[in-house]
Amino acid sequence: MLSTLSADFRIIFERDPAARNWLEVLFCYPGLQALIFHRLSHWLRSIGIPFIPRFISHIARFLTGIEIHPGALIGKGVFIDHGMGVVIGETAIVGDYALIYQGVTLGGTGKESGKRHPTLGENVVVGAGAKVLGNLQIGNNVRIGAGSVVLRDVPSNCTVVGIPGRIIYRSGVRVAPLEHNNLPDSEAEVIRTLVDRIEALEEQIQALQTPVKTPILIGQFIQENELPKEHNFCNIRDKKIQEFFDGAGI
Ligand SMILES: CC(=O)SCCNC(=O)CCNC(=O)[C@H](O)C(C)(C)COP(=O)(O)OP(=O)(O)OC[C@H]1O[C@@H](n2cnc3c(N)ncnc32)[C@H](O)[C@@H]1OP(=O)(O)O
Ligand SMILES: N[C@@H](CO)C(=O)O
Repeated sequence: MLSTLSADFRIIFERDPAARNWLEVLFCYPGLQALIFHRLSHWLRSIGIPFIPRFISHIARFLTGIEIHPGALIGKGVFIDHGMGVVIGETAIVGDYALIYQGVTLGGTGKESGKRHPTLGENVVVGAGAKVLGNLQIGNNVRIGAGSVVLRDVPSNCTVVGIPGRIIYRSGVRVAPLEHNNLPDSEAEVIRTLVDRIEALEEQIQALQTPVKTPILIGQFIQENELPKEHNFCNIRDKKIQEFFDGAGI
């Protein structure tokens, strides 16, 4: 337990530019104080002590504004910054080196029993006021935006924002957020594709009809000009012939 508390203490200097010295961190960081109380209440609960763990958690909430149920599993090096209004439910699991800001709820939806609170992987950041609700799996290195409400599992290395929470970065690559006023119309897409196809086929049919027309016109030309049937057109350099075929669009 001592090594865990030591990690909880040391991480504050890494994570908080406002942390100046050990005296300040020890006496002015409610997140650290709440974790000290929680480590004790969680241990007492694990050895089967009734009531006292809940009471310690209640006192800690009174002193720090942070409510952590004694049943919650909190990894080492977790930093709850500012802390006021943080609520962590009984079956929540928080991985090592999570950073949790004020107003965060790791809660239930009110519809589940048993394991009903989220599981956070390692190195997760949960922004101020964010709510993570339900028996969800939040992967390692996930960042949850301030004010978000997360209701679904989030894979590792993602950033989630909004209500409901949507992934905007996956492994550092931007994923366009869904615009509800601009959703794709798949039926219209299919119809547009079919219309394009019909137009292309009509053009091909048109092109195929042209050679069929040519012998008919040649026959017509022979008749109109009273030429002998065996006439060799390839040798004719007559302007009249050119005009006739131009007029026929050939
Ligand atoms: C006293 C104190 O200081 S307490 C500390 C409080 N601080 C926090 O809680 C920090 C929480 N961090 C955040 O919310 C951050 O914005 C993060 C981690 C979600 C995202 O950070 P970045 O990866 O740098 O994302 P970036 O700033 O590029 O934003 C990407 C997009 O998400 C949007 N976005 C960022 N944060 C949020 C949010 N909380 N809610 C909704 N949209 C958001 C941005 O507007 C931007 O949208 P656009 O590209 O369409 O303009
Ligand atoms: N403690 C953090 C967030 O408020 C900072 O000072 O940046």
